[in-house]
Amino acid sequence: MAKKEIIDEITMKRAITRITYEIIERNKELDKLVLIGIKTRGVYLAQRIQERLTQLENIDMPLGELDTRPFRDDKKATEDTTEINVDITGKDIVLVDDVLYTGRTIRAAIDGLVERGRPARVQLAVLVDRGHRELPIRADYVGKNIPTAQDEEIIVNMAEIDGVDSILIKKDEA
Ligand SMILES: O=P(O)(O)OC[C@H]1O[C@H](OP(=O)(O)OP(=O)(O)O)[C@H](O)[C@@H]1O
Ligand SMILES: O=c1cc[nH]c(=O)[nH]1
Repeated sequence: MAKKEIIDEITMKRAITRITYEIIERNKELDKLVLIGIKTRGVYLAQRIQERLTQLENIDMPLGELDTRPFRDDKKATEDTTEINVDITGKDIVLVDDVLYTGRTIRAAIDGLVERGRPARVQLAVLVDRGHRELPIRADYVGKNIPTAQDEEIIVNMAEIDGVDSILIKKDEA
């Protein structure tokens, strides 16, 4: 399997900035918003969106970390490392993840959220939408639409955990 970089650091930064602008434009009550990053890389993305929001709008948006593993239909985990220190009832949630593929992680994330409160609204921001949905789920904010084949893989690297910002596609060599 060959790996090829399809998005570099600068393009990734621009995509995150654009998502942040779109969140500002589409939400009139920014003080009702809570960012919830899906572990692992969704949390770093949410932190970057939070930083841009501070730079652009001078607001400090609450941020939580959601562990979706206990709510997955395939791999059940008993450990739950979720950290949400804000009451989400009545709030507008922006779920943040790196890759949207089948949609099963987001379904689990919604389960994890409603177990903790009753949000007024839930939106979804993803860095990459690679298609192949298995559930009726779509993202409100998409950094990049990257059409893929089923047997390919999208690898998102983030400096905080991977030492570099990049998006790669892993595919069979022809
Ligand atoms: O739409 P889906 O089919 O659910 O796929 C998307 C999820 O897959 C990846 O997580 P993965 O389970 O690979 O774990 P990781 O984040 O620890 O790599 C990615 O971070 C998304 O959360
Ligand atoms: O290609 C994929 C599919 C799911 N999650 C990823 O991170 N990459």
